[in-house]
Amino acid sequence: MTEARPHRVLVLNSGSSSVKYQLLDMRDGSRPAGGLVERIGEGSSRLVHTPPGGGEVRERTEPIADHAAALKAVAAELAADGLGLDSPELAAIGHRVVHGGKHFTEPTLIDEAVLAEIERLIPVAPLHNPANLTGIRTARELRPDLPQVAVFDTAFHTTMPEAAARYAIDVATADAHRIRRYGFHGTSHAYVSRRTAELLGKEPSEVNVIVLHLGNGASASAVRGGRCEDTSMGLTPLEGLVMGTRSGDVDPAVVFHLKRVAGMDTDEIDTLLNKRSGLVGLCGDNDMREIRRRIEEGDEAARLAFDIYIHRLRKYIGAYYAVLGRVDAVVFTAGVGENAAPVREAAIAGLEELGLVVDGELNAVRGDEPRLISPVYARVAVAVVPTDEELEIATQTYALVRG
Ligand SMILES: Nc1ncnc2c1ncn2[C@@H]1O[C@H](COP(=O)(O)OP(=O)(O)O)[C@@H](O)[C@H]1O
Ligand SMILES: CC(=O)OP(=O)(O)O
Ligand SMILES: [Mg+2]
Repeated sequence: MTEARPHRVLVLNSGSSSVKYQLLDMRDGSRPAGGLVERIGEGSSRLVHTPPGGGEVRERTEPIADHAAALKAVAAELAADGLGLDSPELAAIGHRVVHGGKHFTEPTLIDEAVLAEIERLIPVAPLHNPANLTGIRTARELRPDLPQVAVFDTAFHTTMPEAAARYAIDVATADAHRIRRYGFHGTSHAYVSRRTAELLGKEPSEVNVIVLHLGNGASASAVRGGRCEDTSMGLTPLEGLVMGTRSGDVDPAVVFHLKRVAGMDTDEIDTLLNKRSGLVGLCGDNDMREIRRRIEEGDEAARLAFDIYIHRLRKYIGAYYAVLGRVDAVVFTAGVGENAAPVREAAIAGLEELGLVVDGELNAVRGDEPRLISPVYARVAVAVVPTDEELEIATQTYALVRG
C-alpha cells in the first residue's frame, strides 16, 4: 500500500478569547473535523468538537486557562478521532493572523523572523496578535517539523491607495510610529468579493463590489476589479462600523475628554471602546438575534442600538459608492450579514435612486449558498454571500506548501 501524500490542512483562528479550528481535506474539499473553544481564561470554558462522518458533536465545559491549553485540548480531541497533529496526512497548519502591518502582503511560511515581526505588531493589535502568536508557538511545539503558514487579515488591503490608507495627521509622527490604515477581515473581503463575481457570472477583474462583513467584529470594503480601494477598519480593528462590542468611529477628542474630564486611564478607555461599546454598550446585548427579539417586544434601547448600527452602515454604503463610482453589487456576509434579514432590508431601504433595491421575499429566504436578494430589474445586485475564512486560509496555505 502506498502512503497518501499529505493532503489535509488544519486551520486555526485564534481570537481574543476563543479558538476556532477546522481540518480540511484538500483533495475532495471535505471537512473531517472542526470546532471551537470559547470563553478561554474565564473559568468555565466551552469546547465543542464536531467529529468525522457525522458523529455526535462532543461538548464539554471546563476551565481552560489560556490559548496554549486550548490548543492542547483541541489537539487531544483531534487525536481521539485518529486525526491528531502527528498524522502523516497533515500537510500544514494555516493560522489566521490579524495584523501583518505593511510588511506581509501574502501568505507566509512561519519562521523565527516572521514570529518576531508578528510580535512587533502587538501594540497595534493588542486583542488579536498575542492569541495568534500563542496558537502558532503551541502548534510548533506539538509538531515542530510541520510547515506552518500565516494568512494575514491585513494582506488584502495592502493595495489601498495612499489617499485611503493615510490619516491626515503629521506625516513625520505617523511614519515614525507606523500609524496608517491597515484594514482587517481581508481574507473574508477577498473571498466574498471573488464569490460575488462568480455569482454574477463575471471575472473578479470586471466587477466593483461593496462588501459588508457584519460579524461580531464588522467592516466594509470597496473592491474595484478584485483589488481593495478602501476599508472601514484602520490602524486597529476599532475604526468604522458599529460592532458587537466596539464603538467604531468616534471623534478622537472623545478619548481626551474621557481622560481629562472623566478621569479614565488609557487602559480603561481602551476597554470601554473595544469591549463595552458598540451594540453591547448601547443596549446590553451584542447578539443581533436578541436585539431583534427585544425590538419586537417594544424595547426602546434595543431599537435605538439597531438604528445607530444601521445609520453607520448606510453612511459607509454611500461613501463606498462614491469611492467606486460604479457599483455592480452590494454584498452582505458573516453572522449578521448572512442571517439578519431586517439588517439587510434597513441598510438598503430608500436607495432606489442608487439602483439599490431589496426584494422582500428573496431577502426572507435562508440558505448557505450565495444568492441575490435584489429583484431582476435592479441596476445594482444586492447579494448574500456566506464567508468562509477557513476555506480561504486552507487554500492559500496548501498552495504555498505544495509550491
Ligand atoms: N440567525 C441570526 N440572526 C441574526 N444575527 C445572527 C444570527 N446568527 C448569528 N448572528 C449574529 O452573528 C454574530 C456572530 O457573527 P460571526 O461572523 O460568527 O462573528 P465572529 O466571527 O466575529 O465571532 C452574533 O453575535 C450575532 O449577532
Ligand atoms: C479583526 C477583527 O475584528 O476580527 P474579529 O471580527 O474576528 O474580532
Ligand atoms: Mg469572524
